[in-house]
Amino acid sequence: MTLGWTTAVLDTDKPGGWAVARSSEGFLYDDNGALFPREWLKRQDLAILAEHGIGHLDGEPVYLLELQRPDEVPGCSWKGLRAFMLEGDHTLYKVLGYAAQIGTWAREHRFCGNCGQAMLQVPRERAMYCQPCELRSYPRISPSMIVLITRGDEILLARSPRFVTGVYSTLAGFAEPGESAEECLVREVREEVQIEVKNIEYLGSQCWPFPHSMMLGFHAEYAGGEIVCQEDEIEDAQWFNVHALPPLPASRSIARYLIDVYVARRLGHAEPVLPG
Ligand SMILES: NC(=O)c1ccc[n+]([C@@H]2O[C@H](COP(=O)([O-])OP(=O)(O)OC[C@H]3O[C@@H](n4cnc5c(N)ncnc54)[C@H](O)[C@@H]3O)[C@@H](O)[C@H]2O)c1
Ligand SMILES: [Mg+2]
Ligand SMILES: [Zn+2]
Repeated sequence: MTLGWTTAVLDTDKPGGWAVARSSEGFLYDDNGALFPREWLKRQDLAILAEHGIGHLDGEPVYLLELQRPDEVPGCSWKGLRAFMLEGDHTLYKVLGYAAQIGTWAREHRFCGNCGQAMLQVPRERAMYCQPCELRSYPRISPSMIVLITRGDEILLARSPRFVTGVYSTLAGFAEPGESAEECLVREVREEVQIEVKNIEYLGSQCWPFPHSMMLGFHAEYAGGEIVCQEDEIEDAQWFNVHALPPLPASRSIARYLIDVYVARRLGHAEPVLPG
């Protein structure tokens, strides 16, 4: 038996195992968490849009019930994925993050983008298939660059109008077709703050299932320019001394990891570990 969480495409015709239920309100949970005995969950009065076999947790099969609406189940409530990321057990968050991405992708690929016909789930493969035009659609993953820019003891952090009040974070942005990770990083930094960077160093990656980003994390050094914030996207950007940092992003985010690694290196402390 493999301990921990591994993804797999499971046959939904087989009975048993665990199940999670997802709706527009997030995941169903009770005092025992968000995993329910699957046969019990399917006996509840739920409007099931689709079922997906998504993997194994400690060797036990796990399924996703994708619901049409947030139905009421006695003794249970609904909670968004972000709350599971912020508070809960990390392995459970990984299961739910994967479930959310599969559920969103399957829901958004019920019809072929080429001919408009209904698509079918391919058995034993994570793909939706259109018979008339033989198109296969795979889960969508959006590569995004995220970078901490530094200048000696100072780090560049910015605020988007979408952030929690007071919080400053690293710069980030989605890759466009035709560019490398490094080209994307240089373009995003220019667009958002009009700064030039050098000595780009890759530090690690993180799945960010909101809704389907793959974060590629970098450190870069300041090379020139004055901060000019991009209208609408960046509310404020500043150089902060590592000894006087503002409120920072959640501890499980790669943004926080990039900041913590640099601060640790600068102050000679032990380096943190990047949460997957
Ligand atoms: N895990 C972390 O620590 C962390 C920190 C910061 C940002 N992020 C994530 O990084 C991603 C990118 O950051 P951003 O919001 O600053 O991006 P961005 O700077 O590229 O700007 C966002 C804009 O990009 C466009 N867009 C939306 N989805 C897109 C897609 N899939 N492909 C291309 N363009 C798209 C929209 O116009 C949107 O307003 C987001 O998913 C964000 O949540 C994660
Ligand atoms: Mg951005
Ligand atoms: Zn088609």
